Amino acid sequence: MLSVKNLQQHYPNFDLNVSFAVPNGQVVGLIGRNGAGKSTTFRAILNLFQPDAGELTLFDTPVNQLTSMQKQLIGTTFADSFFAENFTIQQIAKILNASYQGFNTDTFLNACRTQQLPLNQAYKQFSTGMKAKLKLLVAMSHQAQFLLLDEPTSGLDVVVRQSVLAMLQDYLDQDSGRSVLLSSHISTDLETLCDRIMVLDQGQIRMQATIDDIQTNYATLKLTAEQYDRVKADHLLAAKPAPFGFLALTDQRQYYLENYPQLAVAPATLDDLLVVLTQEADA
Ligand SMILES: Nc1ncnc2c1ncn2[C@@H]1O[C@H](COP(=O)(O)OP(=O)(O)OP(=O)(O)O)[C@@H](O)[C@H]1O
Repeated sequence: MLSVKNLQQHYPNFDLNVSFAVPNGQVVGLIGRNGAGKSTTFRAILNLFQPDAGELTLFDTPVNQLTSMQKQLIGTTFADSFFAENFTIQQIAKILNASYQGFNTDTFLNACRTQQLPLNQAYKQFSTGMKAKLKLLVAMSHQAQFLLLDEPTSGLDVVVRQSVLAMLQDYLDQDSGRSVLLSSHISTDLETLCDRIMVLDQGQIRMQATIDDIQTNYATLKLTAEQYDRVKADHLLAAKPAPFGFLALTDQRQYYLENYPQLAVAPATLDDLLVVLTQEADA
């Protein structure tokens, strides 16, 4: 579906250099701290600027050569400014109907009603949760095969978040060929939704793995300085100083359980991955 090879963008204090793919039918989650390069990556995929280097293809076509038919198959929640602030859902539906062949007004308005979104109220009067729901409903309103979702659950309370995630899961369940690339700071969202996770840090992908692999094989190790010296040459991916010595990450949990039964080895969460794999420099 999407292939990103050697995407590079250089800013005065920032260098992006990433390669990854989103296969057909897969949901890939991008996690990273503020300033990691998520938006720059997304903007390049949407061909919103010309990167310094890189081969980016979507639907087997370079992203700067997508036909208008292919562009119709992309749904996105990207972009801070959405529709004009005074627009109502009824007005937005008219625009979508004129813009997208795959759009169905009745289905869209019904989905908005189901989510209890007011059809005749100006968008600017919507709460954060209402805006997030509407953005996602719009992204899913025209039978897109590829969804690019930038922080779709950012700023939402837990109930709205679950409702937004359920909407997305329904959409994916309707067609097994649909693919998603999404970014999030909220690791539980990614655990429930994603097939694969990438950790982006300071413009580099520090790791990528399937959720299954992470849940089965990844682990954190709480090590004293002396223990760290003893095991650091083995299968550690990274380690960070911690009050007790070092917090280390491995993708060989079983190895440590079998060979070092005295060590504190625990399954790694996505938050652990972020903590251990990202650099200290604050954004
Ligand atoms: N047009 C630009 N000119 C100079 N620097 C830029 C430009 N756009 C982005 N940057 C820098 O590139 C880095 C990555 O920014 P980007 O917006 O991609 O990060 P992000 O991961 O999306 O962050 P956030 O989660 O905070 O939105 C930042 O250091 C940012 O200051």
